[in-house]
Amino acid sequence: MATTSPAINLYTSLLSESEDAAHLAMRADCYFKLEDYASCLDDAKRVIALDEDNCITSAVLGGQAATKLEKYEDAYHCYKAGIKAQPGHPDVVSGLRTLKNLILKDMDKKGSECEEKGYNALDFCSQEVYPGDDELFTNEIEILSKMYKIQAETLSPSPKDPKIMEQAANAALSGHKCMTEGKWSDAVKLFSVALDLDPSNHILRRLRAEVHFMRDDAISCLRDLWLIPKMSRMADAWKLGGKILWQLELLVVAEFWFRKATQLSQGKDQEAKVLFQKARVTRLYGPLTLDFPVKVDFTEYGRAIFAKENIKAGDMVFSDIPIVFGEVFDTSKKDNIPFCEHCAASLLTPRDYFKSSFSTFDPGMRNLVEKYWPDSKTIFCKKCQYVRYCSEKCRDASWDQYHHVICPSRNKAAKKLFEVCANLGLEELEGGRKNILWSGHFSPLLMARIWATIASSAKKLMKESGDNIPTKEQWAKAKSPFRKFIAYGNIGIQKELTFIHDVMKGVFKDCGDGVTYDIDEREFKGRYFQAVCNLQVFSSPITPYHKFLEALGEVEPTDETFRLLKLLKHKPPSTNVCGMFPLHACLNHSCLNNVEVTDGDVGGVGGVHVFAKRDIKEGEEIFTTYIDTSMPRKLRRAWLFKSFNFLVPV
Ligand SMILES: C[S@@+](CC[C@H](N)C(=O)[O-])C[C@H]1O[C@@H](n2cnc3c(N)ncnc32)[C@H](O)[C@@H]1O
Repeated sequence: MATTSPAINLYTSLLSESEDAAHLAMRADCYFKLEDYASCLDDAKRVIALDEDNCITSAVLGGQAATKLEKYEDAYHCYKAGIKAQPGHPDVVSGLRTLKNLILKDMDKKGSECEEKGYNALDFCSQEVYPGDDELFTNEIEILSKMYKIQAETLSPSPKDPKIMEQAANAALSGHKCMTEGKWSDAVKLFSVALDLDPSNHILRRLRAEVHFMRDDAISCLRDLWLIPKMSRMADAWKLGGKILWQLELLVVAEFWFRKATQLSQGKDQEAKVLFQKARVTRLYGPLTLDFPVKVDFTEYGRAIFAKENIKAGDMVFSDIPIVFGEVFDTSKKDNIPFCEHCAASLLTPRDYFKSSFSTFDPGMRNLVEKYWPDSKTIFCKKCQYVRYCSEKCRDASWDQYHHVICPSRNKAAKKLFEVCANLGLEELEGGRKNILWSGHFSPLLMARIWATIASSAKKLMKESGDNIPTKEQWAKAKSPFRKFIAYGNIGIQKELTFIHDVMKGVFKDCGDGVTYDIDEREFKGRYFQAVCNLQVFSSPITPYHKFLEALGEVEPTDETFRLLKLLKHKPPSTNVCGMFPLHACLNHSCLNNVEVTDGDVGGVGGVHVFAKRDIKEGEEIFTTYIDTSMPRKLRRAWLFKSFNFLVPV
């Protein structure tokens, strides 16, 4: 084995002079023989990116190395590149077969455990009170009182006189008879007579509420339910009241009633639990979908998006911007295009676009570029001089909202985190070998940014209220923007994640101002699975290239502009970013998806546009696809299980 080390050293030194696909391929081969599969895969991916027509050997090696590492998605992509380079190559075919069997075996093992348990979206959605709900609750109670005259009243006690009691009982009996015969109007009259005589009779009041409901008189029904003292209100009364409050769009009070129904039924009333979540998504997502032909609802698969009206093929269904984003880790891309860490704008430079040909430009062309290429002078964080932005505005906003918590100039432990991220999760060892410190497809900085945002807003709330440490309520309020994202995962945290977990623990021990954020295992896993389940790749569609092209269009044409225009024909390389989008994250998966997601400019910042692929009818669920739908069905199913932890019907 040791004989291959000098070879690795030789290729490493050659590669330090120039990135050459043949040298990379040979080094990948050496790594494979040394059983250093991480380094082998890294080199193989770079060969594929550099020379996709002649990458067959590396594609096979990369596929085999990734399979050994159980990085099935990487293995699939390597083999797919192999198929493109040389269709039907026997090693690729056999590699794919092995991969398929492994994934299916994995799913059979883990899936059988999971299927027994079943997927129940309700298990992932709590009924916790949201911070700030007290105030909303009081407002809604006021609306009920002012608009609908619904309020608690002190009712006179039951009459002592047996004659009056008898009259009330007779009226109630007749009322009940009418009720069973469906004579609603007579039933109301008779129950009203009985209640006038015996106002504190809760059973009668419950019956009259039912009849009001049957007569579509929701307000009178709710008024009666309201008058039943809380201690005497049964689970079904709470549920019925909740339904009416939901119709009246008094959603915080509706949630309260559904919560009570759930508690009193000891969690057995599934309908009450689902209704609670429906009320919650209506209030959380209603404001986000006001301008779009869709709404968010709650189904057996959790949140889901439905068409509010008919949508035509090609129409935009909705757009969205990320609440947090980070870099996609793709080690095959040598030159990642820099982006603003705060708004994700592309910071593409003329050198990134024109590559080496830029140095051959004559002075006339160079002048044009210098004059009209937007001033994308990267602005760095004043303190760490490391994190980059497109403007001072973005830099200051980032500092205020999260960066001050993780800036390596203040937070020494964060240095390691930035270092690992700069190397896309790999640690360079002697002789160019690589050690995997993080195997996620996204930068762990994305998770750090979530925690930093939470810590920063908890600190703000703490300072506003003059406390020394944030209260439980303040932490809850600070975390609430991230509650919109499901965190579903039943696969154990792999070994590679423990390293980053330890780094994060160190980073958030000191959030500044004496505040500590304990990144315990639950918190770490929760955010990790939130990212895994919800991330969407996107890139800002308006780049410096587009602005340059536009500016050039305004200039008086000269020889130089024409020559330059010829060089501007190819699309600019995109940034490598993924984000968590509150509305987009509610899209469920179907292999027969009816929408397509594209990069989009949303109000001047990078986001996503979701377009209808075909006509969609009012009431239909909107589905995207999470996977490559060209894969065979059984494999798609296994893939979804492996990557997203859910099983779709066979
Ligand atoms: C981006 S979220 C989609 C919205 C999600 N239903 C929610 O409540 O937040 C992805 C998660 O939704 C669930 N999901 C999506 N499509 C599904 C499907 N076809 N069958 C079962 N679960 C699905 C899985 O739990 C997956 O991890």
